Amino acid sequence: MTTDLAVLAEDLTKFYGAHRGIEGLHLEVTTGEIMGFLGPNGAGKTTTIRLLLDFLRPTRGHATVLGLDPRRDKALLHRRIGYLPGELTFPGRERAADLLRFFGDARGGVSWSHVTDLAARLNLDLSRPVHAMSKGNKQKVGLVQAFMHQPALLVLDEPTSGLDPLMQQEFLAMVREARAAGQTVFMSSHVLAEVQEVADRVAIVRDGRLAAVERVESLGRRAVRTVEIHFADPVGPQEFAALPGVKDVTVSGPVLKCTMDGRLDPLIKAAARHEVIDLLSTEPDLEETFLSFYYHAEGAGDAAAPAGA
Ligand SMILES: Nc1ncnc2c1ncn2[C@@H]1O[C@H](COP(=O)(O)OP(=O)(O)OP(=O)(O)O)[C@@H](O)[C@H]1O
Repeated sequence: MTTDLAVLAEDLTKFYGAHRGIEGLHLEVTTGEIMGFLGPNGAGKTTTIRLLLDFLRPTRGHATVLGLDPRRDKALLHRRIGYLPGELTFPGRERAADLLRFFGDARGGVSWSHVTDLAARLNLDLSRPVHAMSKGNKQKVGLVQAFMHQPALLVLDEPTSGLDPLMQQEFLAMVREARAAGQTVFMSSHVLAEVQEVADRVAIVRDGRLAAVERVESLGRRAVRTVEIHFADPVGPQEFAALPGVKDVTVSGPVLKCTMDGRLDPLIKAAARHEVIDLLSTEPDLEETFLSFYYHAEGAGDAAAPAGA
């Protein structure tokens, strides 16, 4: 057993009848890292998370979480994990404070001042009954219970769902602090931008299969951006289309649009041969970057190896 892995999935597979939830997943999450788990709706993120926690049993394959077998060591594992489910249900009529005390006791006791600190940061009123709370406030209760016992591993399914932008930033700060304290974070999302800010690596799943695993900073170096250049006079597409990294060139009179993969320098130098009125370059979009990586990578099926690690 390799102890520097918080999560190891080997050929992890779940079929719902004939319907594929996730298939052949090989994934390694290193202790102390923040890994984003990304993919569109229905890609298999929640299925994977539920397999890691033994809320579902695999059709095939195996997972090791914090060095434990999720099935055999379930109770012990659940005390060491902070889990935020994708769909929160709080059936009782308790106040948030009572519910959190209950969860805390179930995990062997928590520091109550830590709970109230977390609630204050998230602007959550613990004296209110949870069942009467808005979706966003219920999500905050879910986050407090996931973080409150400072677990070795946080498994968060769509953690920012329902949070306003200010609270999303507070949440991301909590995630960074967890990493600084040596905790590991595995968080799913279908929005790449929100994990881009904090994650060390991102794994992307599509249609029940792992498509790629990449370090976030190496995605940045492979930045894809869209560029629009307005010239004083009409230009032809041919002198730009062959430049390194330039793709999808369209020219409409004096306006050229293209996508750029990599450094802008060749495009700027070619454009400078003409009179340039304006140049617009959109921020690199991680989703486009990731998809570009995914579609152009050789051996995408072997993408589970932590690139650059
Ligand atoms: N209980 C179930 N019975 C049958 N099929 C299921 C069940 N749960 C999930 N699926 C299917 O498995 C696939 C993966 O679903 P899953 O919920 O894991 O995706 P997800 O990536 O978490 O999506 P979302 O972002 O929408 O939550 C989907 O095609 C889904 O329809």
